[in-house]
Amino acid sequence: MLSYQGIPVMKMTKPLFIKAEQPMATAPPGRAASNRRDLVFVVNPKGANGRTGEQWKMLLPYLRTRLSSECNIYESLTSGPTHAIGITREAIREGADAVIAVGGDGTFHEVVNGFFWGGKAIPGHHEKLSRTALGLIPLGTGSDFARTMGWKNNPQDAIERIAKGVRSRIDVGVINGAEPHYFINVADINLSAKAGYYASRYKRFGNLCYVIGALQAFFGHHNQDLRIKVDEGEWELYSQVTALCIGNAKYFGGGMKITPNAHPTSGTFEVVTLQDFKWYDFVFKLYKLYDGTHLSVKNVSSRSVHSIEVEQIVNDGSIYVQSDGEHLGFLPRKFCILPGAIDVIC
Ligand SMILES: Nc1ncnc2c1ncn2[C@@H]1O[C@H](COP(=O)(O)OP(=O)(O)OP(=O)(O)O)[C@@H](O)[C@H]1O
Repeated sequence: MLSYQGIPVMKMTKPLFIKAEQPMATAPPGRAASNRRDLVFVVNPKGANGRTGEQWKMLLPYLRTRLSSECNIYESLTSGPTHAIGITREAIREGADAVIAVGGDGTFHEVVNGFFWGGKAIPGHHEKLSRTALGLIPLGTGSDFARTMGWKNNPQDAIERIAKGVRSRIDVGVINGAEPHYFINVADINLSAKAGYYASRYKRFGNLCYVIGALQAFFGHHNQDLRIKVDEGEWELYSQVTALCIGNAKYFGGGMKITPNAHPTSGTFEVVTLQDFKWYDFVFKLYKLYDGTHLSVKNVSSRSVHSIEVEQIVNDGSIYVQSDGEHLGFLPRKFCILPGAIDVIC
């Protein structure tokens, strides 16, 4: 049995991929005889309150028309949380040319985690010359990664990118723990992570869930003194931290440009820290967080790092950590960049 964040993950049994077309695709990925590309689409039918599943059904005929002359198309619908990780791992081992997440940032995050196993990138199929690429058809609520990449929230554009198949190497963040955990957008600590934890309970309200989550997190919130170690240097004290955000990409929370200088091809994280913020600071400065102009605000700092360790001064295990909007537990944690870890279809 595999596990993910301590949660058991079902080992896939075949058939894993269902052919979404087509007269020419007769073998599963890894055993296709021609130089046609094997594309595995990992679809969260429940994403965006079920809209992802509906939109996928409508998109499939267009996708077949556009891609099936050059590609074998396989689809795999997720049955629940973490399923996308197992599907991705199996697809890479079977030699898929690309695994394409169809859904929101949560599904994308799981597919990214599926590129790794036991702290290492999963080796692809020995017959394949190039490694499996990561793709995205953004059909979820948030689409934060797509924003960083400058992609429109338009599935036809995504299919064009997949058809062209241009690849770029991107960085991935890794968080230590009993089992390493990977992120592609932003990992964050304290108030924002707590807000994300609550927001996940209100997904049925769409983007409004972030507002409800933030309000709930504010009740009983305390800024915290934290200790941080950057790039294996000396420990430093950061007093009264409201939120500490580690960006591989620019956006979190459905469009908040929290780490505006981050880019997943930079080889570094941007760490943005908000200190000693009161509730009214958010009322007056929230728009700056959305448009990415908050770095000039008092008590906001930014630095570029390769790794960062974060601890509480008095460790009572109460400081929330999340990555790509998924609750990940509590401090302490260490975050490191893995430069160029994945090829993305861009
Ligand atoms: N079949 C399923 N049923 C219920 N939940 C699922 C299923 N498949 C995947 N999930 C979970 O749904 C979560 C959210 O999915 P996804 O990101 O695609 O949609 P979303 O509603 O747009 O959310 P986001 O805010 O992350 O964009 C994922 O993190 C995943 O764990």
